[in-house]
Amino acid sequence: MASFSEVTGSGWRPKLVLASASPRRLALLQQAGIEPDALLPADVDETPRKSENPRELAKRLAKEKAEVARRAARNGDDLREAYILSADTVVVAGGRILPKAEVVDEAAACLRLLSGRAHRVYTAICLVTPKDSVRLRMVETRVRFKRLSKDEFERYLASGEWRGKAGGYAIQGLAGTFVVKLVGSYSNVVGLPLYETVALLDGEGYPVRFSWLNAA
Ligand SMILES: Cc1cn([C@H]2C[C@H](O)[C@@H](COP(=O)(O)OP(=O)(O)OP(=O)(O)O)O2)c(=O)[nH]c1=O
Repeated sequence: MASFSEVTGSGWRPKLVLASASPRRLALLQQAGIEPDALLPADVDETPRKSENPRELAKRLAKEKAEVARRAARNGDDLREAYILSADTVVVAGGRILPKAEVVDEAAACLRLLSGRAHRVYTAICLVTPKDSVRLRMVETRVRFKRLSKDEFERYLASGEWRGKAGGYAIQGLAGTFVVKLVGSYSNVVGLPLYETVALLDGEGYPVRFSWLNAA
């Protein structure tokens, strides 16, 4: 690991891998002024285990994604000492873990459970440090949707915005108009809680603020 003066003096900084295929996660990280050096998406089986609760599921999957990316990164020379960041988002409504909607029937079932009530969104973030310490954080946001009219329901399904999204909606799109109340982190719902991600990176020695300076 480089010293503080090496980081400031030469412009050198440790590398960062985002273990994700989600364009939203990349955009959120960039919004925080942080540009990952590599994207290493990790394809893991996201099926919940029997009697696994949503928090445990999100944490396990974030950790598995980071571990897959860590193995790939440590194999080459370039990313051997990189930080690895991953996340997993789980939506829970009516005591049920909602699927990541891939087909319209799944999205319709999700919307029925979300309409007119509150639900919870959990995102776990996992950071593997250059010394291979594994750090996990869990963030919870509560969201209340309006009661959806038949028209809203059908138009939303026709929009296709639900595809590949946990809980069958994307708050950053049309479904933003369904939100009556949100308690907690908005970016957490989109897939990467900004405050907690920056705090975690910062706390583990990743030079978050130097990314801003370098970008200027
Ligand atoms: C609830 C919600 C989820 N989502 C997205 C965030 C995540 O991309 C996705 C949840 O699925 P995840 O399995 O957490 O992530 P992913 O498979 O899309 O990407 P990765 O490669 O990082 O594993 O749903 C939104 O974009 N908006 C929302 O409002």
